[in-house]
Amino acid sequence: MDSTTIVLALALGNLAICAALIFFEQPHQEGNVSGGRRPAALTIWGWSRQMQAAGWLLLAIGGANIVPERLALPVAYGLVIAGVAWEAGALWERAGGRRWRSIATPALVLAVGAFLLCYWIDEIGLRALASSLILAAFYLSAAAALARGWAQASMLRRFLALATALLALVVGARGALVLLAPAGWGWMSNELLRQLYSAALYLLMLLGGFGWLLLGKEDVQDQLARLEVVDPLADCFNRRGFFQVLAPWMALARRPGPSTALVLFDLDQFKRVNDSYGHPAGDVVLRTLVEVCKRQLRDSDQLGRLVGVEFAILLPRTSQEDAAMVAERMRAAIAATKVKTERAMISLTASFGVTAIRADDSSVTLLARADEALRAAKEGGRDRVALAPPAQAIPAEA
Ligand SMILES: Nc1nc2c(ncn2[C@@H]2O[C@H](COP(=O)(O)OP(=O)(O)OP(=O)(O)O)[C@@H](O)[C@H]2O)c(=O)[nH]1
Repeated sequence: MDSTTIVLALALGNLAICAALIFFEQPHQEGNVSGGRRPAALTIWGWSRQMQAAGWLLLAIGGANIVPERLALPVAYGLVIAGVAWEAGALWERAGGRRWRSIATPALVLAVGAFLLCYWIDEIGLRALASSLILAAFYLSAAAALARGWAQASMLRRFLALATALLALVVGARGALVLLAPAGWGWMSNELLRQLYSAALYLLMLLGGFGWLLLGKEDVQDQLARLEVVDPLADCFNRRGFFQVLAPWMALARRPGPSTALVLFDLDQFKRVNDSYGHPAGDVVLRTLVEVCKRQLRDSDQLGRLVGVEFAILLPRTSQEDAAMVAERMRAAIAATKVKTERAMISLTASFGVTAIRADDSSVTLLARADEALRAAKEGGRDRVALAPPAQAIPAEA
């Protein structure tokens, strides 16, 4: 393949991948389950690919002498470098690294400046050195973004990070060899090097495009898995998630050691809030009061929404008496909170039932006992904490 065909393939390939990806991700943006992170990254990524496509297209046009090459080449390389820099930026955005914006712009200005200087000094050797080293540096930065959080990363992300880093090294090696061995190195002729460089860039283009597609799919799957165990309104475990968390603590309760407590609580007369101010206002109140409760808990405590406005809290290594103190703190915090909604300031109370897991408990008996305590708190006048009765001592056999 001659060089014009290669750069044309790079240009059209970038455009095709960009278009495919925008269409693939569009429905996900509309029903966005990813908390708004992906669309911003996708926009940056889309622009980066279009910049690269424009750069490669301009290089092909310059190569075919449609536009004077001396004019086309610096602009084209500027676009390709900017495109690759923003592609790395899009990956940092996706990985949650917010600081990349303050680094990318000066790095890009420096890189384009350095390239133009090298091009001005030497149109062939130094230009090839500068372009390959700069592109390799930005691709390595993309690989670093993919490798962020390596220990928790999926196999797919690890593979993409390693492959991107490897190909970036091949791109960079071309620059190093142009400098160190301008006439080639043994059987490694300059032409072979150039072809390897083009192949690496081509693979990077494909890897980036399909990698983005697969990462998008992985993101959606992660979000769906999360939604199976998380309540999106209260931002805590849902019933299924809470029971999953509870299971190992039930098993642990059969062994000697510190006890684990369970607190059930229910917002009092919540129906009135919905009836008087509407469901959306009810949602605001619910979310705010759950936040108030979370502030009273330790990181190791687990909160779950069981049904409606009834919640459960698992307090590891906590006695029933200590859990009652925590519940009392939450009760007081809820009662002292006034929630501002569009139509009114709303205050509410909550009732609490407290118990500790016993060695012979199943999740059914545990929840039934805590629920009984909660009902006692409601029947006692609401806005209070009630403890489950102590376990009956088993009479010793005669
Ligand atoms: N806004 C809103 N309301 C909800 C949500 N989930 C449940 N509810 C409402 O919360 C109310 C719960 O009512 P109940 O627990 O039966 O009774 P209550 O009015 O809270 O009274 P007591 O529990 O006896 O103090 C119902 O009207 C539900 O429709 C929600 O996610 N958002």
